[in-house]
Amino acid sequence: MADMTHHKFLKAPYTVGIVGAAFSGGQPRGGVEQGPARLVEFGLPSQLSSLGWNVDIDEKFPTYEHLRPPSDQDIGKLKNARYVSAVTKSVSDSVKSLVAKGHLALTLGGDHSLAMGTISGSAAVYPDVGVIWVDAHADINTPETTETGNLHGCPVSFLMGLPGARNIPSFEWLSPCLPTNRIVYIGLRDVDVPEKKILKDNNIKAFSMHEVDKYGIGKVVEMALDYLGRDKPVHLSFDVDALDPSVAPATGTPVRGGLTFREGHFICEAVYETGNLVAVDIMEVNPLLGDQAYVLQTIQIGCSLTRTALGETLL
Ligand SMILES: NC(=[NH2+])NCCC[C@H](N)C(=O)O
Ligand SMILES: [Mn+2]
Ligand SMILES: [Mn+2]
Repeated sequence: MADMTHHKFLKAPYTVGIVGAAFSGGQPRGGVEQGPARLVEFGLPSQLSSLGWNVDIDEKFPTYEHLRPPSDQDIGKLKNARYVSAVTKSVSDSVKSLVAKGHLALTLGGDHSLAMGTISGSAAVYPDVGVIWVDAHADINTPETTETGNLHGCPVSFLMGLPGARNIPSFEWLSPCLPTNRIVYIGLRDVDVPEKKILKDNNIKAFSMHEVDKYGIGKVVEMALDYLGRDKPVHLSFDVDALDPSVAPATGTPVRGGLTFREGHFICEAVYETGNLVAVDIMEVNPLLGDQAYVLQTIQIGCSLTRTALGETLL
């Protein structure tokens, strides 16, 4: 059983609300929309109940098909912008209402464009929420800097309202809600050139794999949590491609040189221990990429990262 009594921002009976975000419109590869169903089939909800959580889940996941616009012409370079906007708005409302009730909002992706919804949802309740963004990528391209036009590479700039990522047509609902000093990255190793400039110009805190190697994961997570403040609510946004592809292969944009199995889980353990968690995202599990064994391995890791972030311990 997880120790629940230390939660500072959740209300008893401790409840995790699962948002199954079956959505792939932020990037081109099909399959990532099947991530949530596969994590649930694998037994995630009952695993979380065993940890002592009251689990609130709508078993029939919204497919979001009803939100797909009849046509979705590129807006500048951006692909599927109207669809991404409609879905992330819906996710934002779901996360906001869970967090407002004192529930932990667990969003299962789906691609990482969904973080526009999850983080705007938690920030609507807690404007000082600190985000721990675990990823190989910075996902901070703007509509001007993106090379791919894939919105899963852009959520952070939209959340921050960076120049070039404000007042984007069809994203009128999303107002800037994430100050540049309320996020810390861990695991970066594939950052586009314009993204590097954005990180530098805005003084954004980032621990790349270089810092993980240099200081060790224990020190990196300690520095990250100190930076965000030990008394502030925390939103953990975990892209499974932060892990090395040998650990989590079934994902759309794998990059070698990533976090080990233990490093990934250590982050989750340390974040749980703060007692400050309000929301967790597990993103970019794509069950259609790679052979069966690779897919199963990735789904298992999606589940174990989630359990760990929700209080499973080794002892
Ligand atoms: N959530 C992800 N896996 N993002 C990958 C982004 C890759 C690249 N930087 C892009 O803008 O398209
Ligand atoms: Mn990534
Ligand atoms: Mn990502």
